[in-house]
Amino acid sequence: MALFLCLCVFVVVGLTLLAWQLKLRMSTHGHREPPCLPALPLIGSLLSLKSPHPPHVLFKELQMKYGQTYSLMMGSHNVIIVNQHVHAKEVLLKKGKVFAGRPRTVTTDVLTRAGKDIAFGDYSATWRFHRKIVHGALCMFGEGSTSIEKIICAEAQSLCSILSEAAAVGLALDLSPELTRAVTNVICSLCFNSSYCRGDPEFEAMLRYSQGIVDTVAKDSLVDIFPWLQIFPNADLRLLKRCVSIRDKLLQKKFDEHKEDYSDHVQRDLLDALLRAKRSAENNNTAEISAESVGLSDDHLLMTVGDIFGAGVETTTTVLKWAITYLIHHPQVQKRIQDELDSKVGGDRSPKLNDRGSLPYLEATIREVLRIRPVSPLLIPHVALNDTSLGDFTVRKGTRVIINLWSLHHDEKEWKNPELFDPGRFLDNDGTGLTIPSSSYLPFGAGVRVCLGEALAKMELFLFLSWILQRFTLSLPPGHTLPSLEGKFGVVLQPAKYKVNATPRPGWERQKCQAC
Ligand code: HEM
Repeated sequence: MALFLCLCVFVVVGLTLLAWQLKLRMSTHGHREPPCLPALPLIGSLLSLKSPHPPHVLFKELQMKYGQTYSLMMGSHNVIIVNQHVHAKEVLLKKGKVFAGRPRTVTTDVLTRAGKDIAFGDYSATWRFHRKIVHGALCMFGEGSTSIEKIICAEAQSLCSILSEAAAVGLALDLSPELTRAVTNVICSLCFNSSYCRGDPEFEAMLRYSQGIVDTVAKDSLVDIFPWLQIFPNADLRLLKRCVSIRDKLLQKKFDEHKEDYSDHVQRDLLDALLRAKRSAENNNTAEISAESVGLSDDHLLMTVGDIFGAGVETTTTVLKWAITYLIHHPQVQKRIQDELDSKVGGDRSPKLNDRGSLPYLEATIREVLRIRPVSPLLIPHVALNDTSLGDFTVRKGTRVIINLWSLHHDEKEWKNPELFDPGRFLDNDGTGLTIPSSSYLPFGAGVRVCLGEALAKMELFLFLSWILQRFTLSLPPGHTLPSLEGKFGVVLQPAKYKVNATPRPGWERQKCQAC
């Protein structure tokens, strides 16, 4: 009897979902639905997504069969995959506001107190106001202001001292932890006006919980596709909650300290800037929207800082690691950057932000790294907030949209030899000016959801790389094989682990150790 009942429930649920899918496929207003991968009731298209390749590569391959824009079912969610720049720009720019939603999942709810941050917050008046004040606060530290430059240069100096120490004793280093520390310290200084020395217990705790969060979020948990699985014990979700609670305690401590000695006249860091923006909006009765009227709470500010750590550390560190990996593979590119540095900056001073204009080959190399190995190959999923269309296809409200940046950056119609690492493609015909040769290039996304840290990330990439390459030549220790360029897909696309020798360049053999 019980078996019969279960069978009935299964058949009814199955038929309902099939009917629903059929409805989804039917056209409205003369538009058609995107081609869809086969889907079964409950599990959706999971069976068609079994592949030895990571999702961005699989989604690129599936274009051959389904076209550049197609859809699939993730459990009960309809997901459109976009593999070409015209549709990507329609989603991000032309209809940016319609596609500005974000999916809510079990994981993101734990991470962001149910979407009270920027990256996973749904598009709303609160979100718009929130993003505006964070953007304003970040701009105060942005280009033109010397403080962010000073913060990054202090960390670059400290990183170079560590490389010098290692070189002095002939030690090859895995640069990953050192780069993570340097980039984390930039974000700590920016957010809390504090930086940490190697081995500081609070800093080590921060690195541990961040890694815990990255590892669990990367697992692409089944509870996010089937939220009802939460009723079962789930080790990953438990670990995530533990790491988030450690993060939140630390954020709360910093937040309380800032509120205690906050002054309207001194702005030490981003947290002060956010507090000031929120207070002035609260006090400004004439403003059309104020912090109170849009419900911007302390939680929102705390989650913003959480976002800046979450979105700002792993991404920038990973791009630096990819840059170094490609320079090791292409010593002639490394040499050309060093020649440019020698002739434009020299050896008597360190590179500064305003050298960027005179170092086009270094800038072109950074652009090429961001193209060939986009750290966030699927961006963050977008959600259609209303019924709409994409090209000739109908899109229903609630549909998730994944922009496959990997396909855009490796589109053979847009890029000559897309797998070839060639910084020269970003230089003009004289080789002296910068250009973007294709519209199929969106390393930071675009439109209302464009990366909030783009300017900061570009400053960090430029300063860290120019400081290192001015002082050192990076190479593999003798007998080591070249690291793989394939990358491991997770929260970001990670290069392989390997060790490098940082050999001081002539004139830089005796650097003073300034690492703390
Ligand atoms: C090289 C380093 C970085 C790369 C390649 C990168 C790339 C991206 C991409 C592709 C997106 C998704 C856009 C979309 O969904 O349409 C994004 C979003 C975001 N990034 Fe970055 N990012 C980097 C560094 C940073 C830094 C340093 C910060 C912090 C200051 C940051 C903060 C954010 C935030 C808050 C969002 C969410 C924006 C929103 O949903 O409105 N990112 N980033």
